[in-house]
Amino acid sequence: MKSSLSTSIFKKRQWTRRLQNIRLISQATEDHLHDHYSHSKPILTFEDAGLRPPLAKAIYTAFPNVKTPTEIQSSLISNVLEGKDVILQDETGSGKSFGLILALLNKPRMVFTDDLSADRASDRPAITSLVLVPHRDLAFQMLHWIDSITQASDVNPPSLASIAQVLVREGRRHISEGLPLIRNEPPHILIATPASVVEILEKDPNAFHLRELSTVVLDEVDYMIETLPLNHKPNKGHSHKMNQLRIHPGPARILLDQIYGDQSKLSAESRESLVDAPYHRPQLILSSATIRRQLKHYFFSEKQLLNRNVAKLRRSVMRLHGRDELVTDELAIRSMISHHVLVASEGGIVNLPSAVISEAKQLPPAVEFDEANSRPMDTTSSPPFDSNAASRSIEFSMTPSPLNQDLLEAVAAVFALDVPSVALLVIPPSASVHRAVYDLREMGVDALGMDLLVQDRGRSYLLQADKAHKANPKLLVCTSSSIRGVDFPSLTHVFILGYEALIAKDNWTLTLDTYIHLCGRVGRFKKPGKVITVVDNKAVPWIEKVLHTLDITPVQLNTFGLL
Ligand SMILES: Nc1ncnc2c1ncn2[C@@H]1O[C@H](COP(=O)(O)OP(=O)(O)OP(=O)(O)O)[C@@H](O)[C@H]1O
Repeated sequence: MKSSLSTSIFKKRQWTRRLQNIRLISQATEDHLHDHYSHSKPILTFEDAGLRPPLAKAIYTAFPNVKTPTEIQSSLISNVLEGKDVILQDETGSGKSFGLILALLNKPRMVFTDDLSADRASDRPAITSLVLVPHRDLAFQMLHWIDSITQASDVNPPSLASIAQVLVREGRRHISEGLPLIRNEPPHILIATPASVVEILEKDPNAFHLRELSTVVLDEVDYMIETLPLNHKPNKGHSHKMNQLRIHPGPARILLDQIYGDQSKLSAESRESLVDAPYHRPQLILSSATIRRQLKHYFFSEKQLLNRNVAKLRRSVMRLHGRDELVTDELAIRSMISHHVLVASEGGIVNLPSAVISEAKQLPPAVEFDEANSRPMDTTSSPPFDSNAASRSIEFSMTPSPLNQDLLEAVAAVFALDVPSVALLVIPPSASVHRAVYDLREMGVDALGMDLLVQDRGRSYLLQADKAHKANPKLLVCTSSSIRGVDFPSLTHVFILGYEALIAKDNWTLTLDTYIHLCGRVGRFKKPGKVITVVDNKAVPWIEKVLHTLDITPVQLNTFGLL
């Protein structure tokens, strides 16, 4: 790679040395790649989109269902490999995160040296891409995808740790436990929650160098960067929330400020003086199904982190506000998902009065655990051992449950009659997953707290099993804060427990987005699914307003004579 350096690259090195006392070696590969896929050939395969053939081959082997990239994945991959900033917005389950990971795997590895005259022995691989995600389960899901692709690579696959590592808060374990590995063997891709990166860098600013990053991805960006609606009529509540955001900007904002500096503070002159500098600011990629105007305002105007050269990739987008264009009306949330609301009380369970009668959607057949997928993952940390389970059970057996038992019983009844393989139950963020699992097990439901590091609590469902057999149905319990972006291909049902599971930070738009994302765990990649919200009588007007605002018609659930 070194021998192919062009004169311009050499100049860049000189600049680099002067400005940063480090030498960027792998830029040559990026320039070569740019030539490779700036051709006008129609993009039909991952190779056409710019992926190296060995990587594409490993993808086909690891994911037999993945044969060609979707149109948006093709342009995503080309734009990422061209080094462009990207805003990616497409509906839930359309393959955004998956496409992103493929593009990042293909990026050339950043290699630096602190001594320009030294030979290659002093080359130091650096973290090329930092992928920020809102919670640990999404981080481990991405790691799992990368692990599967790595294992499917030809002879002598590289170690997973050299390709990707995860930095997250790990229950009772401290996040710094993973640091020595990151320091000694920096991964090509670091997947992390913003809070864990901020915490680590506060403790040790040299843990890794943000300035050496080539790419920064914020997946589920709107969840990590809270914004308030624009043109909001000023009132006390709104001003209070604005102040709160100023005082507590949140770890993602803090981290972006650290990585990019506050570009809006640069004067035009100081910008001019930077024009010739070879230091590239890291390419910035934002992705979500729900990117609202106020978030774009934050990146374009308030922080000036993006400008008009950004590649805006949009496809199926819900109308989130008046001026937003609906790019297509074939949204999975309306065409592939049926929405049900059950009102549960001591007197029984009834459908929402406004629900219409409709043909049940044909659900895919049940699947069993994917044995091939049960190989332990080589992660930087092992799953937390839950030694408190027994004592918790004793405690729960002696205390009344704070959870509404009528709602839980409705979930248990529908689960028993309608779920073929695996379903998800989303409980309010303030509720205890352990307690919900305990209560449901007392009702005879095979409920488990979702944890993507544990085989039967989520990991088995990360890849689609090939065989279609009826398995012992499982109900995975989680809160809305740990479900964004999670992908279980065999999932058919999402249960939402009470309207409290939807309310997000007392922010109506966030609440609507929460419903969109919870629903989006099914109806993925053209597979049908059901979303069943179970509420008490008081919450009926409220859930009707949510569905009405999203232009969703609730459908009666009456296939099994329960109601
Ligand atoms: N080109 C493809 N062909 C077939 N399946 C694909 C393709 N790309 C992705 N998938 C599958 O689609 C599923 C959804 O992918 P992914 O989680 O990336 O969607 P997403 O758009 O990021 O969803 P969300 O908005 O909920 O985060 C995954 O199971 C993935 O394996």
